[in-house]
Amino acid sequence: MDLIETDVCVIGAGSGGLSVAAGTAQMGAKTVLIEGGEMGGDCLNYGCVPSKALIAAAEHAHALRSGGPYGVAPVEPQIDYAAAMDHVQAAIRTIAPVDSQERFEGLGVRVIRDWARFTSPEEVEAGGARIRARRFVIATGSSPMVPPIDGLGDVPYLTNETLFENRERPRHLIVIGGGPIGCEMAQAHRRLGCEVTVIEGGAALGKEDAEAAQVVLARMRAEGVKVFSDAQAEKVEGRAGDIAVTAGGQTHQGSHLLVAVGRRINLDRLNLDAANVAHDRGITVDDRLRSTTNSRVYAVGDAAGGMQFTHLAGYHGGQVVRSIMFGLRATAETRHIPRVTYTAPELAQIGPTEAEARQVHGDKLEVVRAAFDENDRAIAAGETEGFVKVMVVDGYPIGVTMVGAQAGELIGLWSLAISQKLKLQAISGTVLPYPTLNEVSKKAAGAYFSKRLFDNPWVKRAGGLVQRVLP
Ligand SMILES: Cc1cc2nc3c(=O)[nH]c(=O)nc-3n(C[C@H](O)[C@H](O)[C@H](O)COP(=O)(O)OP(=O)(O)OC[C@H]3O[C@@H](n4cnc5c(N)ncnc54)[C@H](O)[C@@H]3O)c2cc1C
Ligand SMILES: NC(=O)c1ccc[n+]([C@@H]2O[C@H](COP(=O)([O-])OP(=O)(O)OC[C@H]3O[C@@H](n4cnc5c(N)ncnc54)[C@H](O)[C@@H]3O)[C@@H](O)[C@H]2O)c1
Repeated sequence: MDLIETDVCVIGAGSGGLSVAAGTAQMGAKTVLIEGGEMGGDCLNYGCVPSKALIAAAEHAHALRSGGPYGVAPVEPQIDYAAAMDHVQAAIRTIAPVDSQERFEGLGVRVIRDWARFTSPEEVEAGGARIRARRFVIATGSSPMVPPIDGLGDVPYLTNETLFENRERPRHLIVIGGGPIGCEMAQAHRRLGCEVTVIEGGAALGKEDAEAAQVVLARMRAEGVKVFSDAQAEKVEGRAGDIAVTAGGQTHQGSHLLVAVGRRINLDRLNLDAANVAHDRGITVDDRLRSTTNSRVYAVGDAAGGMQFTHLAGYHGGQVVRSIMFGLRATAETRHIPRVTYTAPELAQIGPTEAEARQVHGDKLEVVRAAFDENDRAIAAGETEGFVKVMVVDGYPIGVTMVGAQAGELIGLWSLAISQKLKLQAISGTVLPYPTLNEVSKKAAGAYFSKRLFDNPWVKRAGGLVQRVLP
């Protein structure tokens, strides 16, 4: 068996692993990248890209049905589900070269296409070779969790790994799990003409600000998605095309089943005991993403056991590259990491929700807000659902909840403010073009100052005095 000696060995070629490999190789470190499945990982092949492409198809269908208020006669669109999936696959194919083996080999990375397993704290085996590295980066991501629901093993079901290969439009899609995957795919399928039932064991979008989640859920229901909360799926029966799910004392009938109940971190194949790498839900890491038990090992992205987002995996990658290449103490923070659920309306969050911030900051917390129905562009576009709520401590925004049209784009302004530790004044003092949805953020920031300025008798008195002395 060949022995490859290298500076860095990255396991997993998804968002996190690719960021590390591109960084270390281009900065001169000998880098080996091992991928057992598809280059690009979950995001490209089974996650963000296909789900957002399907959502785009669904938006087109929805637009055709909803022109009435604008004087455009609504029509029921003819949906070619297989063609919508062709669009999904075309989006993947278009992006794939950026994540490809060829591109990474062009950057000087040695790519091995196999599943890696540790044989000792400093060696893994893959592709018929032993790879000994100064640093390992575990970037193995996660897979759909299959819950222990009675009968689930005996019926055909979809997960995010198979959904986008399905070319037959579900007559009635039952979705178990009302998290981001469940809600995004439920609404997209409803818009593509399917009946859809979501079965959620707790609260749908339960990790989000409850008030914002309600805005999304109300819209989903108005569009015809049936959402059942506090309905833990207990039993699944049936066969292809005829599925029954029992949850919360009710039985729901459908033609197809999507299981979206969370993720399991991909650690099984790694033989972590041989590497002396402690793990729980993910790899046990310190604030620099370093294994607490084997200092040559880092973990990034989903494998690090925290939040699960592509941009977080990319950020982790950047921090680990700084640490490996320059020995910098690059910690991985979460206070400035945004997340977006791409339902309509979109729900975006950065930092703590109001309830979370209240627990930490108590009376020091001030919450300012503005509504989309006060924003001229939203009114002009007829998209007035939603609000922005900003959690402020000592004049600094520490958290933002935004639900409304394009909230995922609009939250970027707050990502900048929070990551750069800007005061609220930076937003209220920025001149934004009129009319734009972004002005909703400026309005919320302005609310913080307007009550200090305009509701303050001392300011009024001083203003009056100054007027009397000025020429
Ligand atoms: C349906 C869906 C929609 C999503 N939408 C979004 C979104 O809109 N925005 C967002 O930010 N996030 C989204 N996510 C989450 C996002 O996809 C993940 O957080 C991200 O892909 C994590 O990147 P990663 O590099 O940690 O892991 P992954 O992308 O999962 O990559 C890990 C790679 O490691 C490989 N691997 C595993 N074990 C081994 C081994 N032993 N040896 C070699 N290779 C191995 C796997 O084959 C895989 O290719 C979505 C997820 C899903 C499922
Ligand atoms: N837009 C995005 O950024 C985006 C989109 C999709 C997924 N993701 C990532 O992928 C991760 C996984 O998403 P997810 O939606 O699968 O997981 P999730 O953990 O966020 O939600 C799963 C839901 O399933 C419910 N559930 C679990 N078992 C159940 C049962 N037996 N019956 C009924 N309900 C049950 C849970 O209560 C929970 O609400 C997310 O946390 C997120 O990080 C991100």
